[in-house]
Amino acid sequence: MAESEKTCAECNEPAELMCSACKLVSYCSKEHQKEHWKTHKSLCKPFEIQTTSDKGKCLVATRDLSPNDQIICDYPIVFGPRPHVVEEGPVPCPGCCRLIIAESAPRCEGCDWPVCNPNCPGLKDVNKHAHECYILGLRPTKAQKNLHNFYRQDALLTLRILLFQKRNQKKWQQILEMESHMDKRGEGTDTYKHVQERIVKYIQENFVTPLRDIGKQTGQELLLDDSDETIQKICGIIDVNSMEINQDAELSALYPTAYLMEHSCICNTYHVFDDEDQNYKITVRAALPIKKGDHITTMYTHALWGTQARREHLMETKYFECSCPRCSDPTELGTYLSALRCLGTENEPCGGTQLPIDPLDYKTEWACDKCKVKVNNAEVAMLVNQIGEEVDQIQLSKPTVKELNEMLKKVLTFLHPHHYHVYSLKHSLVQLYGYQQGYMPNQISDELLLEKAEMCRDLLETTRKIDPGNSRLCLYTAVLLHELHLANVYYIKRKWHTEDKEVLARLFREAKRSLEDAKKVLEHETTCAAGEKLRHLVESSEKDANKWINNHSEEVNELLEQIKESLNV
Ligand SMILES: C[S@@+](CC[C@H](N)C(=O)[O-])C[C@H]1O[C@@H](n2cnc3c(N)ncnc32)[C@H](O)[C@@H]1O
Repeated sequence: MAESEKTCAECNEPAELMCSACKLVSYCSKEHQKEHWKTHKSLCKPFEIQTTSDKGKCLVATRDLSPNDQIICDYPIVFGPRPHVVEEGPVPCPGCCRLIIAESAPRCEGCDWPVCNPNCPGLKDVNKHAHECYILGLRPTKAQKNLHNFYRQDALLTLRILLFQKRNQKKWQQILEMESHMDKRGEGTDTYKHVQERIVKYIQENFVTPLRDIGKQTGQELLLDDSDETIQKICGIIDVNSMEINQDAELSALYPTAYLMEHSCICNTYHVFDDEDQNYKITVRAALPIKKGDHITTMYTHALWGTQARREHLMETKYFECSCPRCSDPTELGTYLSALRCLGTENEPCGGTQLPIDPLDYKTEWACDKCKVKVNNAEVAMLVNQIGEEVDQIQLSKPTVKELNEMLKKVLTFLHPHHYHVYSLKHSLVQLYGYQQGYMPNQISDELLLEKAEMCRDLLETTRKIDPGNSRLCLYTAVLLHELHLANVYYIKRKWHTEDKEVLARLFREAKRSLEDAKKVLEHETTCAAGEKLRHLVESSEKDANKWINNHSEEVNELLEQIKESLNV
């Protein structure tokens, strides 16, 4: 339809505004758009729910979508402290989920649970602690010792959901409709036993029993169904469907539509959560172009793990076998993130690369692309896990450049230079060159500066292949872009009068583009503290670079002008 032909969906007058979500309906004014929303709301969605035999319910695009188009905007049905077991260290406040030290924290005036502050607004909020406070306060004893065991914050979300039975039938039904996978985590499984010990017994003994007694006395039942099976099912639903929100608090939330997004290790959406003031609204947008009929996907696991680790994690936590394009490809989309070096025969490396013959088969053999050597999957898994433990250990120990380089040398005997454990070490290394004593900008050698830049380029290439829409690895990517910028800038400043002009100009352009790209990538990461910190660093580097350019503006322009032709710009 031509621009001039568009008419307002509310009054049929000529219209210039358009619904930004579906881009299908026009309006003459904001007021009429608002009026029409009551009708348009249910039609505006760019997807429909379909059911497939292998994935269950999923979302399928009903029209073509471009990157950044909005797909879902959802408020949580329920949210609460992340239900993971905390045996020591900080725990979440039941009012706001911010982490506190239970032993020294003040207590809630209603239930005596450790809180951030007795005046925390969440304690009086019916969507947060207010409703459960009465039930948590039913225990006659209060604890001064063993607080982690007495006040189990990992049971709070389950309790919050149980209490919807009488409070909010619609929410209760919405939650019960979600997949719990009780067929795979039922009686007899380790998960069932763990949940029974940790959550079910705890809730039954401390809160359900006193509630039943009160119900008998008053004739008012708060819980219509308080069976072990129902509590187990709720725990399953939380594990399978909840989304993690990591702001200054650690929460889990169930969303009415977003939970329907299926998993893909190369997903086509990204999402952001609003903060506490906006009740943790989620907005899901297209990260890549999505065609009508494409499934709308997100990522349930860690994008930087190799196929075997991702698939095991998905099986353990979400109970399905992923067979996405990345999992199905032995090279993982040409990244070689799981590849090993072939050790050849009699420890004489042949220079080849070992890849799984069928990455979707847990018993696959690994074959070399150069010699005849084959290795079985169990051996590979053992080696990779052992290296993974050593890499994790060194990462946690605030390593020096020397220690990281030694580890890198060691693991490169067994792993392909693009293996994900190598990625992890190199990603840390590029953040130490230029920062650690002995490697400060005025100390680091020319060779190491060039090496740092090369490592950044190499890691960026891998990251782009597995996260082309910057859905999951924005922070990793932004760090690499920023470090590439810095490496180039240090080199340019140092070599301004001696290096070949064309080399300088190329580095200059790359440095500029890296910073612009870093800013763009960080637009996807709006609510986490690490993203905010990185944004400040990028802005500060931009100011420094501009200051230097202003002081050398004539020479810089002359340099860029001089080699314009050879750069084809
Ligand atoms: C958060 S729920 C998604 C909604 C779910 N499909 C339903 O019917 O309610 C996650 C579950 O969906 C299924 N699922 C999601 N992505 C899948 C995939 N790529 N392959 C197979 N099953 C998948 C698994 O059963 C998984 O435990």
